[in-house]
Amino acid sequence: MSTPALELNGLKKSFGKAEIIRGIDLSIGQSERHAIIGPNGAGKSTLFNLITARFAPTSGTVKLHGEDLTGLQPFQINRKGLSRSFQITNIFPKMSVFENVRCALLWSQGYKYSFWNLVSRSRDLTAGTEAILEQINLTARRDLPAGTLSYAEQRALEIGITIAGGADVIMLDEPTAGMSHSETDYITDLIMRVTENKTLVMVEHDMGVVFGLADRISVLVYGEIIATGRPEEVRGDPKVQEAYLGAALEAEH
Ligand SMILES: Nc1ncnc2c1ncn2[C@@H]1O[C@H](COP(=O)(O)OP(=O)(O)OP(=O)(O)O)[C@@H](O)[C@H]1O
Repeated sequence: MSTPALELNGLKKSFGKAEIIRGIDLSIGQSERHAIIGPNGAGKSTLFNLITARFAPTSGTVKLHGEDLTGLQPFQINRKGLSRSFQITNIFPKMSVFENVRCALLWSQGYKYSFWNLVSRSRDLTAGTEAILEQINLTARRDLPAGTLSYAEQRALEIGITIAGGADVIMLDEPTAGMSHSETDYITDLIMRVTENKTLVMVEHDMGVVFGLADRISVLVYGEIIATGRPEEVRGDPKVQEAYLGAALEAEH
């Protein structure tokens, strides 16, 4: 079996006396699209922040392609090929759409500018930026200030910024939060496209998006994963129905 893209072992996190993540073991394969779902307050964002090293675990380990990430800073993990989005839009509103993506590319490559490679590098950067704009359907909007884009377009740009460095593990936190049905469909298609042959880990409340995108789903309830499996397995699991999905699917209709 090939090395998993991500592997969590015995992961725990307490805030003071409250144990929020209570021992998580999870293995996510290369090129798998994996959704983490669960009720409010289950610990999804906390788990997300543990994987991306924004929080240090109380105990347990996170491995990326078999490498233990313990002690690394978020930017170091990013350089190893794991890139995350933020729930709150993370763009520079006054800069153009093009400049936002270009900046993300520059940052991901390390800003080691020297006079001698300035010109050739700048050509590569422009081509790279244009390729990303094409992928996220924002070519026609490239010269607008990012802050003037619609909400869904800003989230698309945010996804472009997340994938800009060529990371092969992409983590998205509620990518369709606050969107209309048509915006949700638009972003779901976009995510499908930009995560082709990549590993996706996504926290998402919209069950349509989850069941449309995910190869496997983990259900987090009160800091523990109560089920992991293919969408149809998870949907049919009585434990999941009882703890979460019954209510969540009803809310969709
Ligand atoms: N920095 C923190 N300090 C103390 N408690 C925290 C902290 N971050 C989260 N918590 C607590 O951890 C629990 C889980 O929160 P978390 O945001 O991870 O849940 P969630 O599943 O993402 O919820 P939602 O679906 O509402 O976003 C909550 O009870 C929250 O109050």
